[in-house]
Amino acid sequence: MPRFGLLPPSRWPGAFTAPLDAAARAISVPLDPLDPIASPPVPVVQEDDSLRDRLRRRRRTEWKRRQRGQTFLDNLIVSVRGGTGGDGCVAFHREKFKPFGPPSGGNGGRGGDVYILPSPHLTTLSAIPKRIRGDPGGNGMGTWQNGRNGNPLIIRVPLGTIVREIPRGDTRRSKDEWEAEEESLAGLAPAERLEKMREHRWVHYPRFGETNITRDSFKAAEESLYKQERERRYARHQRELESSIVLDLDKEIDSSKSVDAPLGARHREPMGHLVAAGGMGGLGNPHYLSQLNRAPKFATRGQPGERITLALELKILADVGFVGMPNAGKSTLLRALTGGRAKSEVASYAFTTLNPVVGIVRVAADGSFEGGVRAGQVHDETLVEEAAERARMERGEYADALTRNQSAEPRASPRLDTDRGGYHFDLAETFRFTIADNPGLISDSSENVGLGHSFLRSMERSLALAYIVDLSAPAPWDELLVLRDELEKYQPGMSRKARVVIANKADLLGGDGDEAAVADAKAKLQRLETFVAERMVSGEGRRLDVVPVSAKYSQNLTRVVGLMRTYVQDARDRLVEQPPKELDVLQPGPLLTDPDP
Ligand SMILES: Nc1nc2c(ncn2[C@@H]2O[C@H](COP(=O)(O)OP(=O)(O)OP(=O)(O)O)[C@@H](O)[C@H]2O)c(=O)[nH]1
Ligand SMILES: [Mg+2]
Repeated sequence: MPRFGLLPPSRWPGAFTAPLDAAARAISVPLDPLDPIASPPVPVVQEDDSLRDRLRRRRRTEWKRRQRGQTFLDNLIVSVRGGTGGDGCVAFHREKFKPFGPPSGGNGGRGGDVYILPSPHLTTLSAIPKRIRGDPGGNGMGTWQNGRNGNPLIIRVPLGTIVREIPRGDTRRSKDEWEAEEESLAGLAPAERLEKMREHRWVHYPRFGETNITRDSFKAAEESLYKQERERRYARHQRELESSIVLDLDKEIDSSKSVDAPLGARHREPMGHLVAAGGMGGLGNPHYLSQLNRAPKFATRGQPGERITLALELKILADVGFVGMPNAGKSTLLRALTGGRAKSEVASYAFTTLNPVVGIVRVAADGSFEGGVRAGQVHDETLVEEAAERARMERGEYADALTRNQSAEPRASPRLDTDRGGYHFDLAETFRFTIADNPGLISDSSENVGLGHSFLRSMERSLALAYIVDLSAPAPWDELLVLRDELEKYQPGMSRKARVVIANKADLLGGDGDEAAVADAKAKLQRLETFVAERMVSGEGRRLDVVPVSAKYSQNLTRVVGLMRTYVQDARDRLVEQPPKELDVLQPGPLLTDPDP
């Protein structure tokens, strides 16, 4: 048997054809997903399905880690070009008995403009390509036929996206039209340079290229073209200096109002904000007809569209962010607090959650919340829940169930029914906030161990953070120090946002309820509380709250919701009193899309 042990798993023979079977059979040492840089195990033949699963998961985690946060896609740099204008046409009218018809070349069509439109139906920037090119205009044709205009292109981005134009001098900015031309001409002799520049700008009648350029009328036309170009370039610089594009797209554009449309055109959907205009079409040869030149044999080419580079940043709008080690139960807690509405995968291995997931907590006036209205709900691992659901379906439990419409009472019903979640909770809801479940944070995440710490970027703007620790672990207090240090390494001062320590899996303590075990559990919780009081201080010298809960069995969650509600309310009130300066909100942070920060 060949020895694969020295190669990384991805390079084992057949890694892409039958990777899992072969590799899983070859492994006997269980892989530790917590240790992503562990060396590949020594192959020994063994059959085990769960190993195959572990291997698959490990690959997924590894892949995610290698992206260095780039696939969270809350940051993206796109280079945008408006469509190029169509070329003008050189043609002469032909008709029987008219040997020298007038010039009849049509103008080129305008290049398509590029717009940006916030859409509530999107949640990530992942569908947005990095290079966006507007639709080019059509070329003009004989018999005065103008080219068609390019269609407008709409870039749809999720609500909550901030769009910033990257200024000149920044290395991430791509070149504008003139800089690009300058680059393509670099190193050429002056005569060659002039020739190329003319090639980019003029269309000549066949075989008249050389005679045209010696004519005065062409020289005058060329001079005026360059003058217009200089003016356009100056206007662009001015625009960039005076009103660089900064859009905070957190509101949907009202589509009920009619928008400016050409006279006679039908009402159109709003297209959003114009970011890059298409280039003007070239002029056909009739444009150059004059007393001195009755048969102009040249036309202009279409102008290139505007080229700009935009930095898109998606603010994940979560009020409370969860920070915890892998397997602490963050995802389970998110599901419990949202009544299972937020689907975040739960499993007993590390790094189950690869992307931040946001859920909504809805609270009633009496403090009850949507997730807590059904007593005795258990939030188990995703696979277990799916299997149970399948079994219920196979038993036919849903066969005679009423549909939602059949069972729902009319919306106008004044009955306050807080004992059911979902639709019934609408009437009871008085307050809501959002929470975000994050991937696990481990020691040295800042060194790109585990999944790195770049996902914390989306937590920068959250109003409060909650530490989630596993109370059944031997020393939950050690986790807290690691978490706090990693937060500080990401951004000094970030740990001051933390307001609460949620000690999860409390159900595992206390054994069978015998007195000694219960006393032990109490002592452990007491020790955690003392530790937090002594070592962990939040912003403004506040003490962190400590709440023992069981996310799986939905215990003590009302208290968690109550506390979170006060943090969110506090922070929102403070925001109203002293709104953040515009610049603070829009200040560009370190961009994660940098390949090697
Ligand atoms: N007994 C008990 N088990 C829990 C509780 N909460 C979570 N678990 C279990 O702990 C394991 C991990 O839960 P997850 O919610 O996936 O943990 P996580 O913090 O999201 O983990 P990552 O996504 O990997 O960072 C699962 O097997 C859960 O069933 C709890 O309150 N009690
Ligand atoms: Mg998780």
